[in-house]
Amino acid sequence: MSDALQPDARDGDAWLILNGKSAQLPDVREAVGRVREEGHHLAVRVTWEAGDGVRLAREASEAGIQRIIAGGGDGTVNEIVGGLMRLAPEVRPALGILPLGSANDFARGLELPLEPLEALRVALDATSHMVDVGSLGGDYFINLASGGFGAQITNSTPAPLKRLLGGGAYSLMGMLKAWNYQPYRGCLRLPEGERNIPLFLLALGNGSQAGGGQQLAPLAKVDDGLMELLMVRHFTSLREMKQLIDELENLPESGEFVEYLQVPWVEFEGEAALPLNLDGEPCFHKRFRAELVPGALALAVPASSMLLSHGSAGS
Ligand SMILES: Nc1ncnc2c1ncn2[C@@H]1O[C@H](COP(=O)(O)OP(=O)(O)OP(=O)(O)O)[C@@H](O)[C@H]1O
Ligand SMILES: [Mg+2]
Repeated sequence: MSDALQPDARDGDAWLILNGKSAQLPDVREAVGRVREEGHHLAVRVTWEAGDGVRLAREASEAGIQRIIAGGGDGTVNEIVGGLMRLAPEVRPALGILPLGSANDFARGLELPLEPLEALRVALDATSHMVDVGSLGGDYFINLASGGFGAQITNSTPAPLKRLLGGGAYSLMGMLKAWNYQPYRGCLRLPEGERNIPLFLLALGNGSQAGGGQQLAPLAKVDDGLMELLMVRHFTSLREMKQLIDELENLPESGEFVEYLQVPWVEFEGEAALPLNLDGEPCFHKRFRAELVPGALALAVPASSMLLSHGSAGS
């Protein structure tokens, strides 16, 4: 380590990497002040634009910081996880989360407190657990990757469109017709075999929920080395769509439209680029392999979290 990168006495033990959008929130300022009064040496770094989270995660590691806290929404967490995954495991700081986004799907899935002071205390004090991180086409996700219909819908999608999508089968069917929606054709390879089905959507869950509280992978655990794979086959009539919606309630292992499996990896080869969404960040891939990096990251999370394998036992 060069002298210039030795931890600065003022820098303390942990860095809060805060999305600049939230830098002046009075609750956040107050929470940082309180935990410092309580004895934590917490330094704050603020992002200005995309890419800063990656750079700051690396700088934290170079400065010998053991724990960093991602202050922002799912996108900030995703970017910082990507930065951490690009570091060697032995110099990878642990991660805590201060949820400050509009959806905070990962934090909600983990049952983290959403109030800034409580969240910051957990992020600083909770014992870290080794959790899996998903990789897909050279990028990373810690919560959920989705593909196909809806994957380009993010938190910046106008609210009326999101309301329409949440408006039930009739409005969705009408909208799909109006848009001349076409299924996503391609081949999915899994450890147990291939599927050549026209896809409506695909979800890969390390965490359980996305899109502002939609439970796409309700059985997910972040530390079991497996991804939840939800495949939803293309449908062509209102009757079929109703069947599909019924199946989504129960998530059968092999329904007519829905298959819900747990897999360590999956590969996709499409006829055209598949719209994807990694922890809320949109991208496209015509072919990809998605897999988990088991136990890749130390995550500060209460031992009681339902996303931990032993969480339900209340350990
Ligand atoms: N100072 C900043 N102002 C605006 N955008 C920023 C700033 N710093 C980083 N960003 C961008 O914001 C992205 C992450 O946004 P994030 O997801 O945390 O917020 P959000 O979308 O409001 O939250 P959520 O997704 O939970 O609704 C980063 O990947 C980066 O591109
Ligand atoms: Mg976001």
